[in-house]
Amino acid sequence: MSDEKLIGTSALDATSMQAALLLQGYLTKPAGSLGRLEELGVQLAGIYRSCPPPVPRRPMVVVAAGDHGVLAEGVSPWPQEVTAQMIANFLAGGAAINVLADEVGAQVVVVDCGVRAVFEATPMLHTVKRAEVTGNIYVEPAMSEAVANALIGEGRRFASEQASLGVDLFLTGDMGIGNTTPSAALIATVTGASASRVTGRGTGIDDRTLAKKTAVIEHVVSSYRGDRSGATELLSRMGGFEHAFLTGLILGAAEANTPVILDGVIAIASALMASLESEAVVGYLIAGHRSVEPGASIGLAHLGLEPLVDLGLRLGEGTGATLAVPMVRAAARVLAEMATFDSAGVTEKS
Ligand SMILES: O=C(O)c1ccc[n+]([C@@H]2O[C@H](COP(=O)([O-])O)[C@@H](O)[C@H]2O)c1
Ligand SMILES: Cc1cc2nc[nH]c2cc1C
Repeated sequence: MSDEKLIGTSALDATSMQAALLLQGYLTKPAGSLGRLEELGVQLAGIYRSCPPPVPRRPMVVVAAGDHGVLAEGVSPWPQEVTAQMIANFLAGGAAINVLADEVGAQVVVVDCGVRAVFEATPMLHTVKRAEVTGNIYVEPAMSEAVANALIGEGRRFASEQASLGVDLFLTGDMGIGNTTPSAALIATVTGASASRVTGRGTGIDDRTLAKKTAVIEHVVSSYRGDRSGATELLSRMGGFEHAFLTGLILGAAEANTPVILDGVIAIASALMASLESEAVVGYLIAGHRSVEPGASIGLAHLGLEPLVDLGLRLGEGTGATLAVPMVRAAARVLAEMATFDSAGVTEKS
């Protein structure tokens, strides 16, 4: 694991969850009629250790970016430099994530986890780079275990610092041309699903590229002889720098009793890594949306998570996670603001 001692993730607070469950029954609605919003409210009470839970007002999208050596195998039609160019676009405010984050009042931070470019320092950019590109996982490890651990540690520290500065909801975002390949490999290795089931079209690849990508993932997964239950070893063999950072971010957020809305397949692969380190972390996760990438659904099922939104998105950046923010806020507000049968003088069912 990472270079510091784990504080450890606590289980969700059972007392607050019990109180929220009871309260849902007193509010002026037939029991269960707000469906999954009710479950989400109970989960938030457990995470924030309070009933009603606070309404998250300071969400942050953490767009973790990295470059990928496996691009040399022809797994994506886009050139590596698009990762750096999109970072410049994020910093200039022109990407989809800037628009959608603004829509829900979320701050965007870009993290250079290992991109082949130099960026001018700005308050929106956080740099944790140890190398400019991962090894080509078809033929070599992605990174050393020391680098994987260092990036996990950076993610944990970042979440802890931001939570202490008032961030009350984290959203995972990512940018990295080629990163659906390591995501699929990680998901296949942990869940046992075949390469053909987890491999998808990423940014939108043709049938020939899909066949090549599937073969690369199949080779990476089948040649892995290491521990399938240790995040560091898995990340070092077949991960991306952004996966390592997001793994730490998720662990750090849970340690700070702060929920995390997951975006797509990159976030889900990272959440699987975090869950290997701490099973309790899963209680802090909210699946924002169902990405088109097939590995995303396989990873979510393995984690036991059901996404809130399903709009056919496959962009990444954190876009799908932002769409779930109004639902998370709504779930907390219901518990805080609805009248009870008693207070509103509404007769309960006989
Ligand atoms: O979030 C997802 O599920 C997702 C699905 C497909 C593509 N992406 C994004 O597209 C890039 C990776 O796609 P690819 O085809 O180059 O592996 C990377 O920048 C991701 O953010 C993201
Ligand atoms: C243009 C572009 C934008 C992206 N955003 C996340 N992944 C991306 C991949 C591409 C190619």
